[in-house]
Amino acid sequence: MATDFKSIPLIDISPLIAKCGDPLMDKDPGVAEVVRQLDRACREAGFFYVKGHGIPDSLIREVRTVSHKFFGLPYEEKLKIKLTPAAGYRGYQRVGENITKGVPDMHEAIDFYREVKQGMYRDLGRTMEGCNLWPCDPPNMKTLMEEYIDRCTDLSRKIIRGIALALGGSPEEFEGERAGDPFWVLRIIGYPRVPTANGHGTSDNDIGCGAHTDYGILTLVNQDDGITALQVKNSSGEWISAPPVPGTFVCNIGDMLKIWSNGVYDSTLHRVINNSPKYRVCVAFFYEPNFDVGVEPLDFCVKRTGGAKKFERAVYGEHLVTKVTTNFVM
Ligand SMILES: N=C(N)NCCCC[C@H](N)C(=O)O
Ligand SMILES: O=C(O)CCC(=O)C(=O)O
Ligand SMILES: [Fe+2]
Repeated sequence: MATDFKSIPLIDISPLIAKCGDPLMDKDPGVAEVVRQLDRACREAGFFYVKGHGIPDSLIREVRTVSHKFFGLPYEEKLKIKLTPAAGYRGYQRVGENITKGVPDMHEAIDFYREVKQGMYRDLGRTMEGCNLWPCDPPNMKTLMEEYIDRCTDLSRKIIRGIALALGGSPEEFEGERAGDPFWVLRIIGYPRVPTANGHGTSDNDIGCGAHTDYGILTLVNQDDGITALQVKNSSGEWISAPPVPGTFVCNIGDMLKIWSNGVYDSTLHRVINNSPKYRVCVAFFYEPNFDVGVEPLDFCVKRTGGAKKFERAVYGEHLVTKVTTNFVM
């Protein structure tokens, strides 16, 4: 459970990035300090900013620029990569197509998933089978996003090694069978400006994305500069803003890490409201477990939380499929 936090902490993870491949990383004082900060942030908010992550700012910006270009195309053009169940729920969804807790969200988006080949996970993977739908325009989107996915995968793995230490495990805790072959999701999201009803406050259809938790292990959020729209719920029920901080990613914990950690870390509720006069782009990268892994509280986390398992075992792929098929009513 998150605490009564009032802001989201920022962590310089450069010592972790530098020492991540070192077998003695857990003995390094710089790494230890990052781990301490990660632990605190994950307990208190489930959200934190990272700087010193090593992904070039030019790439981070270019990814958003290309996304703006795509969303600026005529609707017919965007529909050429329309999301369908037959394409494994990959592709473009118009504003209002994604549903959160029964309410249509005021965003458009493109979903990309790690490829699932036919029969790869038998019945478990059927719903997600398919190849990503890349637009012809902008022509460099595929190359650029594939590079971005590689960099985000690598960065997420490094942060997760730090989080594994923060939980009191070994750096490899989330490798191998658990997340050594990580599934991933890239979600390019566009939030049209929402006219504020003359002082009537926020109504349901002003919500860019309704309150939800993320599904996997760790999310890396790359958001437009200059617009504050992402909000995170604290334990008093207040919505705390996560304004853009240039050069950083906003990171947050997903449902599978909540289970593994037996609730030591929680997947915190968050939502998006774009009240600004500008169209907002966010590119969210979701680092997820192995598709077919059964996730249950880790023994060392159960011990330190009093010995009782707080969560049932969940198969990640099943959790994802349940979410995806209820997000879209087709
Ligand atoms: N993979 C993630 N987290 N996708 C973000 C979508 C969150 C909203 C979705 N309708 C829901 O209710 O989950
Ligand atoms: O737009 C954002 O800042 C966050 C989006 C988000 O929470 C999500 O897609 O899961
Ligand atoms: Fe989210």
